[in-house]
Amino acid sequence: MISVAEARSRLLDGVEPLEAERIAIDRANNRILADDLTALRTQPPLPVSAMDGYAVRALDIAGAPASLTVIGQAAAGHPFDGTVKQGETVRIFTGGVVPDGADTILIQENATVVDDGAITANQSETKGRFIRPAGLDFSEGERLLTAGTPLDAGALCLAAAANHPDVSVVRIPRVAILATGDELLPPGSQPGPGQIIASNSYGVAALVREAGGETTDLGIAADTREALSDALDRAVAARADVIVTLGGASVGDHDLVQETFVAKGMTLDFWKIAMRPGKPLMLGRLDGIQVLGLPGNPVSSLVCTHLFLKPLIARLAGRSAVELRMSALLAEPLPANDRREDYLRALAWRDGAGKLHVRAFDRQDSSMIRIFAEANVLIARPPHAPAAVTGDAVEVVVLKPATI
Ligand SMILES: Nc1nc2c(c(=O)[nH]1)N[C@H]1C(S)=C(S)[C@@H](COP(=O)(O)OP(=O)(O)OC[C@H]3O[C@@H](n4cnc5c(N)ncnc54)[C@H](O)[C@@H]3O)O[C@H]1N2
Ligand code: MOO
Repeated sequence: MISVAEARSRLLDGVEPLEAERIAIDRANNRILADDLTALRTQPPLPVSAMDGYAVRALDIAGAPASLTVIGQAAAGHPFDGTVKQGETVRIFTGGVVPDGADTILIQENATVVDDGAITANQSETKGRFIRPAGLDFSEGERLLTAGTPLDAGALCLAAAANHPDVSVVRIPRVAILATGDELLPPGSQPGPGQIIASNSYGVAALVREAGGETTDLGIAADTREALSDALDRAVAARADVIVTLGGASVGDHDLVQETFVAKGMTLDFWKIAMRPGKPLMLGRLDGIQVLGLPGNPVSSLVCTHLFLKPLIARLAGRSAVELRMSALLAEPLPANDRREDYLRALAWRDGAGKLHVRAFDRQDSSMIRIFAEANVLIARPPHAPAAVTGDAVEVVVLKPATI
């Protein structure tokens, strides 16, 4: 059995983001930029007013009160086509281009309209006040966003302002998920004796999507070579980047996944790791597709998804690591660990001083979905960790960041 660290590096080392594709920016929310994005224009393109008021020459109103003649107006999108000379002003609105000759904006609160063609400036103003110079935000040719940036609200707004109708983003990894086992039926079925409901696919798919992937549900394959072989063909036909199998990974007579896939050309990288839960984890490759065989026990499959599948999807999607680890103080002692790295379902909480405490659930059976659903962290126990007492610091993998 190899260590968790070795298994993770065999899975992740050398994995690069998938190729780029161009998509319209209105579909690009949460996607990852594949190439640096450069400004195609300057913003603002010319000096503009930041306020509603009057475009003036600062010198003209230095001895306010001062009378000025209004010679025209400049609204956003409608520049004034002329020059402001001594004693003149142009009515201007926020976003309007500052006319030639003017160097300052007098806000309308500080002016009195005398009649249609004249105002009184009631106070002086520093030269340049309320003018946004050309290029205040960015200039044509500047690099605005670097490859790898997630396209959030600010980034999308910036890309649009820089005049990009579409953007180059990393393709979303496609993950095909196959449940295996004669005992399994989809939710909503009437199970017969010994039958149970296939649940793992739903949790695994949710985590894949959280990590930036999209999923194809290949359904449930019976424990036969034919069914497994057919499912593998369908995964390949769906052009999956990653195939995830659930169950059939152990040593029982009905655990046929590995054997069937190898017979169809899969190269086995590893099978079995020193981890609890998750011992029978398998990694293989078939025509450039990563094949990850997760154990059937629901908690094992979800823990393996957190530790292996999510980081793989994040790499392929060009996203930075999604795993959050921190230190917490034990609220109850833990026994010494054996040679398998242990991931204990646990609840963590903060005390009044902000310190994080954690308590492992008493029952750690890897079939217990209900306890996994309640847990907000996993306590990571290294192989051969000695017994730990209350107050000892342990490392936790955060499952529900919003609860910590
Ligand atoms: N003799 C040994 N037996 C087992 C070993 C071992 O080393 N020697 N390892 C145990 C460990 S650890 C695990 S984990 C399990 C994993 O075995 P498989 O991956 O082959 O899983 P299955 O046998 O197919 O299923 C295990 C369990 O989980 C249920 N299951 C399977 N798929 C689903 C699903 N999609 N949704 C819900 N539940 C599922 C299945 O009914 C079984 O109860 O092997 C141990 N045995
Ligand atoms: O490794 Mo199994 O996943 O312990 O239950």
